[in-house]
Amino acid sequence: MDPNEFAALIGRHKQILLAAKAHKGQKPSSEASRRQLELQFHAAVSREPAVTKCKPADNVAQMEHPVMVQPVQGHHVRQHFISHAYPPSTTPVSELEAITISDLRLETHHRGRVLFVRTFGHPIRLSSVQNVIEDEHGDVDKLAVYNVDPTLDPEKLLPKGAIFAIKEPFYKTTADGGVSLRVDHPSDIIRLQPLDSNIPAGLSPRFVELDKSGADWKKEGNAAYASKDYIIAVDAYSQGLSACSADDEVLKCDLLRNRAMVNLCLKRHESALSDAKNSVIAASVDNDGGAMMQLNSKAYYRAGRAAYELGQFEQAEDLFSKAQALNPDDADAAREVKRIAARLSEMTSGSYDFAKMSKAASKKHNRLDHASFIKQGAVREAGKHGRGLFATVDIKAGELILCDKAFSVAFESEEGGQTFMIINLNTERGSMGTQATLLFNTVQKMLHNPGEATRFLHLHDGGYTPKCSAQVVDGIATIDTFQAQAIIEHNCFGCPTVRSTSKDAQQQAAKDMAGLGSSGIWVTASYINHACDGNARRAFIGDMMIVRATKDIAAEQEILMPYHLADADNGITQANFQRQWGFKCDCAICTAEARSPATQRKQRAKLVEDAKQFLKTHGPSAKSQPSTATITKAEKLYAKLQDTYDKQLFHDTPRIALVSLGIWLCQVRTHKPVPSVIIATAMGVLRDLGYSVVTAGPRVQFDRTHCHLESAAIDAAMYAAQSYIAQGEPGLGLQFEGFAKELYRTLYGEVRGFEERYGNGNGR
Ligand SMILES: C[S@@+](CC[C@H](N)C(=O)[O-])C[C@H]1O[C@@H](n2cnc3c(N)ncnc32)[C@H](O)[C@@H]1O
Repeated sequence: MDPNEFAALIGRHKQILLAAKAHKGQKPSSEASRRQLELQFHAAVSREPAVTKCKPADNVAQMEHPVMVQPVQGHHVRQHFISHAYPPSTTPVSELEAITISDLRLETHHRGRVLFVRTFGHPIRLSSVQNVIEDEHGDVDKLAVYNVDPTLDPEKLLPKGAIFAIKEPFYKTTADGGVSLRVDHPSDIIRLQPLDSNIPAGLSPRFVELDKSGADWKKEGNAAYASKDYIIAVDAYSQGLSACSADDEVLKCDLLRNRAMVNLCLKRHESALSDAKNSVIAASVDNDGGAMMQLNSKAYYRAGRAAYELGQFEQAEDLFSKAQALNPDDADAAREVKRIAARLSEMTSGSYDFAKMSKAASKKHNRLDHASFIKQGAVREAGKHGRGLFATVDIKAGELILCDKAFSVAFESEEGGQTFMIINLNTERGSMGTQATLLFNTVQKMLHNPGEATRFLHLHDGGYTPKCSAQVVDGIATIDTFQAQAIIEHNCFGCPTVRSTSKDAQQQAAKDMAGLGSSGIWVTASYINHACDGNARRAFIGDMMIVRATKDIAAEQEILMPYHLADADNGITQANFQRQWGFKCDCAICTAEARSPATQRKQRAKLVEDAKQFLKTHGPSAKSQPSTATITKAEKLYAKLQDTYDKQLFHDTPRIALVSLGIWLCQVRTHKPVPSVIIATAMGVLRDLGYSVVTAGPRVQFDRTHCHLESAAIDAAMYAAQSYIAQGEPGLGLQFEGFAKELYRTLYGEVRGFEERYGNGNGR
């Protein structure tokens, strides 16, 4: 988005907030009756049915100002507006003092208070899930819950007739002049069971079956599970557990085992693990040997599944082995034991079949079943970089440093993965793409997996305060969604929907820059700091990030990778880093750029612009072959740009601005090929990328110490390879080809696609 447009948008939202603030502490000027509110709500529903696909309509803004829809580059983009941060409630419902709707004051966080309400409409999903609510006195209002699972049916979240406790409620004026309760932290809203003693008399359901037994609840839970009403099933099993007496040991184990299954379905893996482990029937309780062994095998199996999903493969192996020992005929457990062996091997030795992984990944299947490998790195203090990832052993160029499974990911091809424009008033930053969905997915994962949340919450958040520790209160982890957003802003990676390839690299880079692609969080890789000339590069297959060394890395050296590729104009590069991550890069390239005399830098910036214009007209999309005059023009431009680089300062440092023109010259020179000329041009490109290539007799030596790896290096090596072969020096040609292949594997994770792009050698 144009920076001016963005600034105007921020300005408009600030105005809206300022206007709303004027009402702070006041009561709403008019109170809608239940009937009026219902009519208003249904009118909004009919204007904006609960669709997940965006539509270009301004009327969406009626209910909630944070959402507007506008087309950007052919995509329909929803705006997700993040207002001023406030922390989630960390007090249990039972310790908060009740408040009613008529006591609420506008623009106020009612700290220390709790509002009990019942929903009376059918919920809708805009960028929040909304419903109409009433309190114990029959007063009514609107409720909007943000940052919830985008794929969750609103009927499951805010169903009609359910009772909720809204902790420390925030009452807001909306952009259309209305009012609404706004819940930004999903842990601030707790659904209460009909028998909950906190429910005020006026809201208590009229008919509550008081004498339901644990067995009745189990039956109810099983029925809900069968109809995939997982949240209801979890609640029923929990009620059943409360209804059990001390000697209902076997029934308690049944309820826990069943709840473990439902928690697995809900991806509440930590709860599933503890439920399943607690559901193992002790030998002292029941000695009906055969049946008990079957049930316990099931319990261990479910615990194993949960441990597997949490990436705790050693524990999962132990649990599956126990399941198998109790029930040797259990084919599922036997299969899992085998599958675990593959995960353990990946985890400990980094042995992945990347070609197989890449063949398996597709738009529909991009969450892959693999373990993370992180053996060769450790997180340590890294001076002014903050914390960083360091090599603990020597790593050779091209070697795998890590292969990391995504903590959370939002693929643009998935349901709910639509494009959002996030406007964050706290940081005055904006982003476009799947980041809002990534936030919802990440928050969802953490609410019920507090141990996992801790891993995420340790990531760099740009100094956000106060920090939240995901403590479990009222059965849910308290997650500060503003902090989660701050962490995502500093750690999220754009990624392709299926895998990195040379073919989609440019398209992906453009999407990354426009922020329109898929995105994710990879926790270990998040500790890697940036350097334009770093010693590592990342690639993706599905939701696995593969990081390989681009240079030899000595033990104890910091692992660094470019967050974005350096722009030919260093001023643009630095401005991007400052804006997005708040630092100034001081790698060798940026240091040499900064030390260049101002006149040289100015001249280079101007020539870079000329080169960009030239390539726009004559680049790969040009319709005709360039004329001799055009080639001469490019040669002159290249020479002028070369002159802007001080020979001493850039002695062995990459000269980024020359690379695109150099590759263009290689390409056009293949039209009337003179191998020696192409070789010299390709060598020039490799030199401009910081590679030192020495050919001595039949051997070539490639020194990568100062290199900056980008796809142009592979192209240049292949131009050289083909030209050496053409001039009758196949030995040299093969060495350049081998080098190109290695660079390809480092840049794109594996070699699949190399031959597709460069041929298989037979045609050369
Ligand atoms: C993804 S985090 C990297 C890990 C981070 N250093 C930490 O302590 O967790 C990105 C943040 O690291 C810091 N950073 C990364 N590269 C840097 C560099 N070259 N110079 C200074 N700070 C850097 C910036 O604060 C940036 O916002």
